[in-house]
Formats: sequence, C-alpha cells, structure tokens
Amino acid sequence: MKLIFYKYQGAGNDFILVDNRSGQIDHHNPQLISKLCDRRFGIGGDGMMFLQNADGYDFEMVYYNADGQPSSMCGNGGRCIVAFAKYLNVIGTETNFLAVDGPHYAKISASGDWVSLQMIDVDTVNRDVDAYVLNTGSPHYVQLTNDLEHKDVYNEGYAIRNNPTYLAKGINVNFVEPLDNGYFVRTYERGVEDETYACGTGVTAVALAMAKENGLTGQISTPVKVLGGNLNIRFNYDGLKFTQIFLEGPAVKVFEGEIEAEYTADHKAVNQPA
Ligand SMILES: N[C@@H](CCC[C@H](N)C(=O)O)C(=O)O
Repeated sequence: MKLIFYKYQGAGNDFILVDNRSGQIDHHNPQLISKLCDRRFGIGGDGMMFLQNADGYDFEMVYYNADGQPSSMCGNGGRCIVAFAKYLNVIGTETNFLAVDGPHYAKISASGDWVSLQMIDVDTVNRDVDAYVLNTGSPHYVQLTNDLEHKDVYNEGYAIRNNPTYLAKGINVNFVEPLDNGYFVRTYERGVEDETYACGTGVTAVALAMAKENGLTGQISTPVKVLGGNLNIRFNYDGLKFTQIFLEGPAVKVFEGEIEAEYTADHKAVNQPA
C-alpha cells in the first residue's frame, strides 16, 4: 500500500507527518514507524506524527519517537504539526489541539512557517547533584557546561540517560552553555537515542532551569541557539510556578511524497460508530 507523508523540520528536529483524519491508518506499528524514521532504509526523522480528529479540539497530535514507541510531548513536533494543520486548512492562524500531555494553544504566522506553542505549566524542578531535572511535557535533565561545541554529547548523554536512576523510564539530556544573549543547548534525546539538532521540550526545560539558577522572576524571554537554528522561550515565573510558557520558532515543510509501506487499515475505527 502507498502511504502519503509530509516531512517537516523545526530548527532541525525533523518529523514525518501523516494526515489520519479518516482514522484509517492503524499507527500502533513500532516496526513500520522505526523503519520509516530510519535515515538509510526509510524517509528519515527524529519522530513520526499522525494528525487526527478529536472532539472539542481542532485536531489531535499522536506522536511516536524514531524508535517506533509512543512518547510524551514533543515541543518541536507540536510546532510542526500546527504548521501541517494550517497547510491542510484544518486551522487558521490560531489553534487549540490535543496532545498526549493535554490541550495546547498555538499561534502561527500568516506565512505558515513560524509557530508559538503554549507548553504545560511547570511547578516542580528537582536537583540531581548539580543538574536540574524537570518535566516540560517530557522528562529532562539539564546540566550547565562549558566548551559545549566540543563536548561529546552522544557519549555523555548516553551515560546519563542509561544510568540506574533514569534507565527504566529514560530521560532527555540537555547540556547548556550561557552566551552573551541567551544560551547554547545540545540535547541527547530519549527514543532517538542520539543527539538531535534541537529539542523543544528540552530548550523549554533549559530556559526554566536557568531562570531558577539565576534567581529570576517575572516575565522572562530566553533566546536559545541549537545545532539546527534558533528558538525562543517566553514564560512567567512567580518564584513557585512557571506559567504562560511559549516555545517559539520555525516550522517548515521540507518535502512530501508517498512510500510503499505495509500498514493495516484500522477497520474498527472506520466501521464502528464513535
Ligand atoms: N524532540 C522533542 C522531544 C520528543 C520526545 C522525546 N524524545 C522523549 O522521548 O521524551 C521535542 O522537541 O520536545
């Protein structure tokens, strides 16, 4: 069977997107998803998403990591699926959609390639020795470092992600270096099990952790440079809770196509009344 897909990237975090509003594609298929995300044997991507209908929302975002497993929230994926929804004329320049961590509001530029995505509120930031550990929709470990350009992010990130504290559930590992204006961040991503060019929930975690590190409160805007471009995180912090968190940056369609894929049509979803 042919599968029609769209490839998007947000600051170099890249995703395969499929319009599943018909509900016909049974996406519980780890082998197929990991093969499609493979950069040599498939289309290539850090993750794969299905845009589906959801009662009371413009659409639902169903996200899988490149390993084919369903995962927690993906911030750059969320921004890319908003751009995809606009491309499909499912939304205009604002949307309320449903993701695995709950409802999200987002705004998209009229040109369709710049997305500001509201993230979940955060009230818990833990410490692991000198690192920060927090959940911004996905779990993150944030460690300050220097000379990040030359850091062995793969091996050091792998070691932290696989240490006994985090092995079972996994964690994304972010290394952060202060710049004159903002931060430089590199991330080892769980479920990709490699460094990616950007991680949206990761840079969000970094921005919140750095506000704590520096004793900042009030309305804060944090520019972040990543390997694949630039992102910005805006939020409010009253000293207890981070609210009104927005992850902002580019979300761009790279190409679209069709690929021969052995997927099954979900007849249950199609034939059964809701
Ligand atoms: N790239 C993402 C994070 C995707 C989920 C992550 N790999 C996990 O399993 O926690 C982002 O932009 O947030």
